[in-house]
Amino acid sequence: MSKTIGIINGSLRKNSFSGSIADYVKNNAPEGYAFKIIDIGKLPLYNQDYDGEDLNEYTVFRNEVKNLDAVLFITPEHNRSIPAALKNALDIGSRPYGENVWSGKPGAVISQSPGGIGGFGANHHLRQVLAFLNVLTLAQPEAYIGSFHTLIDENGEINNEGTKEFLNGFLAAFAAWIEKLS
Ligand SMILES: Cc1cc2nc3c(=O)[nH]c(=O)nc-3n(C[C@H](O)[C@H](O)[C@H](O)COP(=O)(O)O)c2cc1C
Repeated sequence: MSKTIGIINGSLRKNSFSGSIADYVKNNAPEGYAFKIIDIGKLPLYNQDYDGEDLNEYTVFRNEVKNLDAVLFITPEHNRSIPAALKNALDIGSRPYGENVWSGKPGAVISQSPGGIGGFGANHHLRQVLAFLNVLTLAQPEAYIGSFHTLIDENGEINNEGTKEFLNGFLAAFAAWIEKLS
């Protein structure tokens, strides 16, 4: 049976660069894996007051994450950190206290930017949060994809062969990491 890896896109932007990577990943899944986009765009802002209540949007999201075999985060950098929507989703999944749905999941991080350092700041802020949430994050290869706007065609599809090769290798390493932890 194939394993399901959730993709969490840190960007809410239509036609986002992170979404271009997500599309490539979905269409080039290693054998035995299926990728599924987990939407974080409509989640209400996390509020601890709702921990004791069954707020539908939170419950649906938490259950979606619970059912995943692994999680791949693809994100832009916002002011040298992760976008607020992504932090919101991480916080929602982490609570109520003692019911962290991220815990023990194999994970991996890809950051991208039109800038030269490929969202390094976001990538490492995210890794810090994931360590606390007990996500077992792939260490190597790291994925900081810089100058992203030069790697896609007019439809937003990745058309740079080196980037495709890198992503294929990254996905193979992630699949091997998931198998190791299974
Ligand atoms: C609020 C905001 C802050 C940003 N801060 C950074 C930054 O610190 N470093 C960076 O490289 N790019 C920064 N950018 C540019 C985005 O990271 C860049 O446009 C990204 O590739 C867009 O990805 P997306 O299409 O998936 O949203 C920022 C963009 C926004 C909207």
